[in-house]
Amino acid sequence: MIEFINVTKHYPGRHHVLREVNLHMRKGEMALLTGPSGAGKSTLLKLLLRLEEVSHGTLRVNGVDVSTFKHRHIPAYRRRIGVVFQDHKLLMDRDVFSNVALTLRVGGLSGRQIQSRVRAALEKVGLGNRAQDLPATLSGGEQQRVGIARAIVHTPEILLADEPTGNLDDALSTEILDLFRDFHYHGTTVLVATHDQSQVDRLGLPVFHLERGRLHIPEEGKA
Ligand SMILES: Nc1ncnc2c1ncn2[C@@H]1O[C@H](COP(=O)(O)OP(=O)(O)OP(=O)(O)O)[C@@H](O)[C@H]1O
Repeated sequence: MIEFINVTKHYPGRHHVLREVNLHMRKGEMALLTGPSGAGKSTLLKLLLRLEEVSHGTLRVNGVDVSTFKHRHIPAYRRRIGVVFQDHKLLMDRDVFSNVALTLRVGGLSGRQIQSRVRAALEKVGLGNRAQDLPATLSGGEQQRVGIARAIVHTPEILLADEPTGNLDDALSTEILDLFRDFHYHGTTVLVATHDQSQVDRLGLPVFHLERGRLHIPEEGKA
């Protein structure tokens, strides 16, 4: 369902950031994206979101070439993808409920539908009782869970995460990554960029490793 075929990316005036990347993920699969700082992990995720354009090669999602989407179709395409960042980009002056509801408000759903979807998303991330709280009153791990609830509230087919555990301790990183694995168990395709080698070893999932823009062939995990 996700296919990078000889994908190369260069930013204007720069050398190639991704070089002839070939990556295949089946629907419902979960994989980790690793590599040193500057290897191109965020760029690869941005190509998938159509936040950046492929320079050469083909990127297909569900068999459709992503570069052929007209600009007016990009928002609908992006709604099929949930994204979680390291800095969860929460609106600090809005409560947890409003932060999660934000992406649903553009979708023409009734107030009641929004209410029930947000409640369900908060339950899934273990924050069912924090809907009325402001983000500042939550721990770092709980704030990251709000970011995850916001990413999954519209039940995306694909969930992307860019260093979602970057500033969390080991125990919280384990909780967050296990949460991603739960979504994968329920059929979502999940790709997580991470620096955290101990989590990579623990999870035993397929790994795509980037080094200076080149992708190494995925290996099945050891666990
Ligand atoms: N908009 C941009 N314009 C020019 N160069 C860019 C741009 N975005 C990223 N780069 C460069 O592309 C390279 C890859 O960056 P990218 O953010 O994809 O790496 P990364 O593997 O995600 O790194 P990190 O782990 O530090 O987040 C870096 O050398 C970066 O400076």
